[in-house]
Amino acid sequence: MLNIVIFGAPGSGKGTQSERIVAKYGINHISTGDVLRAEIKNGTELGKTAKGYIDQGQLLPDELIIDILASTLDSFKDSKGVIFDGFPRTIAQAEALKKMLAERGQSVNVMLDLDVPEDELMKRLIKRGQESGRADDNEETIKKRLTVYHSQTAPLIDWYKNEKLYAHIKGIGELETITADVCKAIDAAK
Ligand SMILES: Nc1ncnc2c1ncn2[C@@H]1O[C@H](COP(=O)(O)OP(=O)(O)O)[C@@H](O)[C@H]1O
Ligand SMILES: [Mg+2]
Repeated sequence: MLNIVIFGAPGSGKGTQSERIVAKYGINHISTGDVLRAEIKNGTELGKTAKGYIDQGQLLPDELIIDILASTLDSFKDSKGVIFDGFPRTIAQAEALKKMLAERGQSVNVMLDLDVPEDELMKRLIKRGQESGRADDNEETIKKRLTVYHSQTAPLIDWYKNEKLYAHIKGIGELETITADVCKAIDAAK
């Protein structure tokens, strides 16, 4: 089993690198953001709840997102492993993930921290907002998301360092170089 946490601020390239990891290692991908956007698109109750938080640039309550994660995990059959993208985003979520995997006789192999300077994040997200029309990629909401990232999510860096699972990845430069660094860190953790 290969369980990877792909971590980083909004706009750090988690989704892009996840696609490449999935292609190379044949593991499943869970993007909590993608799951929530699908719920919104389908107009479900969960989607309605999620929209309220996402439009404000806030995180969903831990219990809610942990439940979603557990059921997605259970839906994978004969899985070779999972890349967790957009989860965990709080210490409570990291603790829940550890417990959830332990109950299945598994653990996280590595946490990849895609490190990107703030001005570059801003540029990428504004561009994504213009191109894809993602509702939370507007300047005001991006600023809120970055604040939430610093206060609630960035503490996970020390949490994973303490677990000896942390790998720093320079998240700017050529896409191919970043992917090569990502794969090197994964292969070292296998
Ligand atoms: N693990 C999570 N905990 C709480 N809220 C989440 C989580 N994952 C996604 N969300 C909600 O969905 C939004 C979009 O998530 P995502 O697409 O992962 O953003 P990005 O890729 O820009 O970091 C977040 O701003 C948040 O409101
Ligand atoms: Mg993403």
